Amino acid sequence: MVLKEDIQEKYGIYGESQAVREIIAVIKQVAPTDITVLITGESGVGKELVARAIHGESKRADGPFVIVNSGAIPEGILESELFGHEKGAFTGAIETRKGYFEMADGGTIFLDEIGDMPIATQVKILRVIETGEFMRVGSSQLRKVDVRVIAATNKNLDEEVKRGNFREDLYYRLRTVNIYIPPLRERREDIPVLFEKFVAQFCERNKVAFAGITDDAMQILISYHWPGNVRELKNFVESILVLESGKVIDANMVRKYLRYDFNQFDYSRNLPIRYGKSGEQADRELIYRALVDIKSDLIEIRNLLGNFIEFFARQVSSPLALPEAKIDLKTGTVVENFSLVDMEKRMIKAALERFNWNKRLAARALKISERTLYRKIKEYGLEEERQKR
Ligand SMILES: Nc1ncnc2c1ncn2[C@@H]1O[C@H](COP(=O)(O)OP(=O)(O)OP(=O)(O)O)[C@@H](O)[C@H]1O
Repeated sequence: MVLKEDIQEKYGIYGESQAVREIIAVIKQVAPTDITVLITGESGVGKELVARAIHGESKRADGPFVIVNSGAIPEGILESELFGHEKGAFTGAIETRKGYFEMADGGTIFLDEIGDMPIATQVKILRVIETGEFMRVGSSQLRKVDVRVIAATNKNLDEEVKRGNFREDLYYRLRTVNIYIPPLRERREDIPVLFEKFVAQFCERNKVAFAGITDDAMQILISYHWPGNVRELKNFVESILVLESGKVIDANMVRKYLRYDFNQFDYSRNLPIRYGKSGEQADRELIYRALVDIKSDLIEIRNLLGNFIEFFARQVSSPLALPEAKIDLKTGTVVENFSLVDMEKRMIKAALERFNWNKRLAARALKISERTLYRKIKEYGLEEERQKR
């Protein structure tokens, strides 16, 4: 029998919080069965890691573990990617191709971002979960696979069902077992543990020694809101160890590398955990930190404005200039739509046009993930706009 600690080490799922302990216990319980599991939680909390552990501890461990990033696959080819297609099924289908479900036969399929799946595809997913049956695109022959489904989402599927974006029957089928992974800011006791583990991993991999971290610096890490969760903490550790190599990590360095976002920082929920400090000292630090946050926020706003100004300057003579966006200089009111959302749409469009709709390059230029770019394209209907032109 595998002990909880062994599962944590084997799959690198670190943390000592009650939440992590409970998750490990559920992994142990559900892994040997073929039950469909829904893993929920914000981006970067470790959903894929948990899915891997469930597969690894199941009787399917020697079979394939196929990851499908539903949100990153354009809607038009999603079904052929999932279920495969027959030669000639559509323009460009020059040969018969197996889909992810067939590739996962005898193993597990991990449907990440299931909340982004179009309704029409959801029906087919439900059928394959219930009966193992599906059809390749362009074929009327029913095929069968033996696949365990693990799905994940960072959306609130309850809400999506209410809005009519997600099928209720699929939702109920998926959430037979629901593993919710709380954000890192709701299990702050995991932060020092994760920090140590990531430092140890990094030092071992790169054959370097770690010079240490001050208590103040650790206190900031514990109080920070970590919008990118464990992924952000891991990236933070790697960046700081590379760029401040050999130095003791202090509070100033930490502030420099953290991505503060004032809007998401709810102080009432982010009071510092007392880490061997008096109440008065902790309060003073909180006020001090709030001031530092305001300052870094101002710097961010200044940078953002700088980016917008630079962007407009470059666009004035291009077809993407903002002909309708006007500000009444006397009153300062915006006459036409000048919202941040509108700006974002324009910037994304500009980047796509600039790179001839190569999404990888556009995402890199925008410094966002390809998946986020796909989501934004969908959200703003840019693909449809492009086709209309
Ligand atoms: N408890 C943990 N212990 C160690 N590493 C972790 C833990 N949780 C997450 N990580 C690491 O953080 C990173 C993000 O994890 P993962 O990809 O599993 O998150 P996710 O919830 O699936 O994110 P997304 O929704 O963006 O796909 C990975 O490098 C993973 O190894």
